[in-house]
Amino acid sequence: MDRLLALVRHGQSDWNLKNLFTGWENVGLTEKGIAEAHAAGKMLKAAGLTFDVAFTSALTRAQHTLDIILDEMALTSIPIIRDEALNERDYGDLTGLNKDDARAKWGEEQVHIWRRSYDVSPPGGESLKDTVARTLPYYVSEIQPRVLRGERVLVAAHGNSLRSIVMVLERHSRDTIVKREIATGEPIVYRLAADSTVAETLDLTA
Ligand SMILES: O=C(O)[C@@H](CO)OP(=O)(O)O
Repeated sequence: MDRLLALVRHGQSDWNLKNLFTGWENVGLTEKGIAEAHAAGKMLKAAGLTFDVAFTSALTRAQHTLDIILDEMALTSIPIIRDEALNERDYGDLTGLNKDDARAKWGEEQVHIWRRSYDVSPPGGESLKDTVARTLPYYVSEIQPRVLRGERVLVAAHGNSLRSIVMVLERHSRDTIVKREIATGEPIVYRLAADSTVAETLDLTA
């Protein structure tokens, strides 16, 4: 049985390009982000992969990325399940602020802590731990069971919501997960074992 799970972060967004804290702000993809989504679809298809169901967040940048990938793979007829549990971490009061301006105002170290610590929340927002608390239960209850019974699943989501899933699959600690960056538009593909652990991480460049 093929227990296939692919994760992909949305392509570059308008606010990624402007270096703004984005979180739950529903911004669109840039031309580069659209091109990244097309490239991801081509790469997944060229690797001979296919999917039976797809999941994404309630935010346009992830939904649009998924639509482009599925179009490239001629999979526009598979079910798509959208849920805010897969949304990006909420950056609260920092949403819309320029990250360099934030560094100038509060210092490099404080901004790094807000962006990449495990359990320190940005003001009015979610820590990575808070994001894990909503994303991981959703993965375990809605996504993992499908993979374990042989449905090939594609998830298009966000850097910090995907970290919540990658943290478990790649067996990260709270210290190592904050160093795990997830690039825009680059698929991560796992074959799971029957016990839901990772049996293999596929190299799509092979
Ligand atoms: O601003 C955001 O929402 C996120 C993802 O773009 O940024 P960061 O990688 O800094 O958490």
